[in-house]
Amino acid sequence: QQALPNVVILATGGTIAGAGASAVNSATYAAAKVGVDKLIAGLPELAKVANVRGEQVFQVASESLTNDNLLTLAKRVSALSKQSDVDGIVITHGTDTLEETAYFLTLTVHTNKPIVVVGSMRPGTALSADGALNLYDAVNVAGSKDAVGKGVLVTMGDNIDSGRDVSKNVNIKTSAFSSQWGPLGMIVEGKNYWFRAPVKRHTMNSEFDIDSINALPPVEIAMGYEGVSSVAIDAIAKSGAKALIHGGTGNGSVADRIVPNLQKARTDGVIVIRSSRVPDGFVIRNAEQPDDKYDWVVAHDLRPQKARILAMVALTKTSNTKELQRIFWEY
Ligand SMILES: NC(=O)CC[C@H](N)C(=O)O
Repeated sequence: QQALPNVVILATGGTIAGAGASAVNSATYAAAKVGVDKLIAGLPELAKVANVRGEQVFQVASESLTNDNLLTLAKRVSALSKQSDVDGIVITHGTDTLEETAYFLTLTVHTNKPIVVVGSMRPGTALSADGALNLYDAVNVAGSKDAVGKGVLVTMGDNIDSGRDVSKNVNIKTSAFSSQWGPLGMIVEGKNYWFRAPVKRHTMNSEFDIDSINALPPVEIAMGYEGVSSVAIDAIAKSGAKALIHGGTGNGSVADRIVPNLQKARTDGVIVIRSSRVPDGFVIRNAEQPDDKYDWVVAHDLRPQKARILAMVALTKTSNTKELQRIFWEY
């Protein structure tokens, strides 16, 4: 229909495409089973709000996605966003790593058009399945003029969150996703209600562009914990990783006995990025550890898995630690 926006759904798998043996299976089921055409056919309400077509990009559970998958998906999103017959793009995705893909697209796809990443916590076969409404919301937001220029968005549980900020904070429950800085808005009965806009650089204002990124460098994560040893850090430093994210305790603190190992990794050429295992809050430069002296970078408010995404993207352009720190403040 001419008056309706054109929205493309790129399907990648996850629980939103899952199926269980019975309606009471809310946790025991197979993810990534239902094809995108069946998902669209099962939700006739979509046709009333957008001209929708689907593409099956992958059919996997999101914990198994690879860097190559990220590149393939982002390049497809970028190509579609340049088509005049596409107004918005929805990506259906498993929820386990949805926050990472959403952030990767935020950093690398140059478009003003709405990109919405969506999943579900229960398969469509379950009682009180949440996928249908989440997908309906995603298509509505992707086709909305008022979502233009707001970057990559996530529609889960009636909220519209920023793809940069949002994380899976609860498992099992449908209230799984939230952002420490709050959602950007809500969507109710197909209408968007906005309350804030992202201030970090994204999409059109990003210095990174997926059209010129063809490989991502290896970046690994080591956790901090009481009793931590240097086993993981030493293995990562020797692995050929270009950067090591330290998911430290508290304010990104580092056990004194492993500081020399991280210093050695840095002298050997590995970028050391100090993040925190604490979900909210942020890491302050030169607090806890003398980052200037050690030539380390701090991850700002990014959790280890989000810091890894930004590090991979940033390292495609620079391995200068001053530049990397600027990038971590700005994105
Ligand atoms: N709720 C989900 O989507 C989780 C299913 C699966 N582990 C995935 O991330 O794809």
